[in-house]
Amino acid sequence: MKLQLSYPSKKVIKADIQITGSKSETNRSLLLQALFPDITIKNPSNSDDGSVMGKGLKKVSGEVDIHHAGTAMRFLTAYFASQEGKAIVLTGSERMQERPISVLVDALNDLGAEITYANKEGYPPLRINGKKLLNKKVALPANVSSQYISALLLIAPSLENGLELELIGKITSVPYIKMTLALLNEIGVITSFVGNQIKVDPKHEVEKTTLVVESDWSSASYFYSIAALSEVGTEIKLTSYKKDSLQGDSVLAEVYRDFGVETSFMENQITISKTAYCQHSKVDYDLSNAPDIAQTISVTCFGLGIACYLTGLHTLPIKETDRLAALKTELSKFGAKVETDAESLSLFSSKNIASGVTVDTYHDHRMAMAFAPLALKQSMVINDAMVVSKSYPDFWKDLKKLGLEIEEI
Ligand SMILES: O=C(O)C1=C[C@@H](OP(=O)(O)O)[C@@H](O)[C@H](O)C1
Ligand SMILES: C=C(OP(=O)(O)O)C(=O)O
Repeated sequence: MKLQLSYPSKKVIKADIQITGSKSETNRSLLLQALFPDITIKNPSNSDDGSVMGKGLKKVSGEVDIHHAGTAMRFLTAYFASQEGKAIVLTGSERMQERPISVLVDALNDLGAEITYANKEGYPPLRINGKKLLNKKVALPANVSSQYISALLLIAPSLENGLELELIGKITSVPYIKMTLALLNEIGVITSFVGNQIKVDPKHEVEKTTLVVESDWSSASYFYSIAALSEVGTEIKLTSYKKDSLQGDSVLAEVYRDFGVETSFMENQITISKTAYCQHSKVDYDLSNAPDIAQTISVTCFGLGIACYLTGLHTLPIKETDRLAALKTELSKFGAKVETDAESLSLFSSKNIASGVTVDTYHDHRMAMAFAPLALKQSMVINDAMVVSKSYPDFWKDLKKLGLEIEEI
């Protein structure tokens, strides 16, 4: 589906938006619930990724297809590997079959698992024969994706001897690892994370616990971008958020202050307000702890006409698409000058935003959502717009509430 976006009214925005739970927290909680049925989950994500995870966990044999969901692919690999008697072929979309998984497969096989590649060495689909994993210690590279580490940690309490991980190299996306440990702690599992060593104690029963999922901060990023590109006076209220978030993307509140956007926390709601026009001509951020907001921030900077230098982007080439390449191509269509290398993006300042652009989305929800706020400055078309359902199915409906005109063409 192609959508034409425009913003004819140019008014100050006032809106109230309810976003569902973080997909990262949801997919972790679902796996923990499968291991420990006394867990109840509140405010789960309504995303496609959450739904494939929930469905996948119920299978005991045959094929499980997780489509584009990275967390589901990695978390279910660990789950099925540790489930004695379950025989599964775990597969995903064409793109998922290009996203590497050998770091996780090697670690699990070292722990005693029986996983083989059904097709191409190092990539899904995987043949998994569930077994009791008795080994306790494993070392694995930590600079490719934190999801491999979270996958191992999530099954750790259910292993007879617990788990001791040694992380090799620079640890990437650290807040996601801490989120996993915090959820384990919430259900009473004892963990420690010191230097490059993580330990998780075994736990064979969990008392009745309700995990309340905070709403998704990565989804909130698009409203931060809209606020930044709007007039002073804009106020967007988002529910349900909290100050002491487990999500690393909550750093948005700090980052967007640079663009004149303030955040206030009241009970379970945040208000994001455009209080001043951006005074910077260039910003730089290391996003190795928050890779999913790189697209949002680069488009915001382009819309504001300011330069940015983003580093820590080494994981972007193996996400839903090669996000560094996709950003460069799509921003350039609007007239931006962008340079990228293996781990950074430089955007040069430019005041003109080309009209009549059609944004390609490359099966990447964040390409569609990150570019949409630019409609406040210039009308555009978004190709394959329903790609947003991977993390935020209600995105276009919510955007209409802000006064954007969205038409199917
Ligand atoms: O653990 C998670 O829930 C996630 C970890 C991050 O991946 P990497 O660790 O591969 O950067 C992030 O990009 C992804 O959207 C969700
Ligand atoms: C990278 C993402 O997801 P995943 O790796 O779980 O597919 C994302 O949602 O931006």
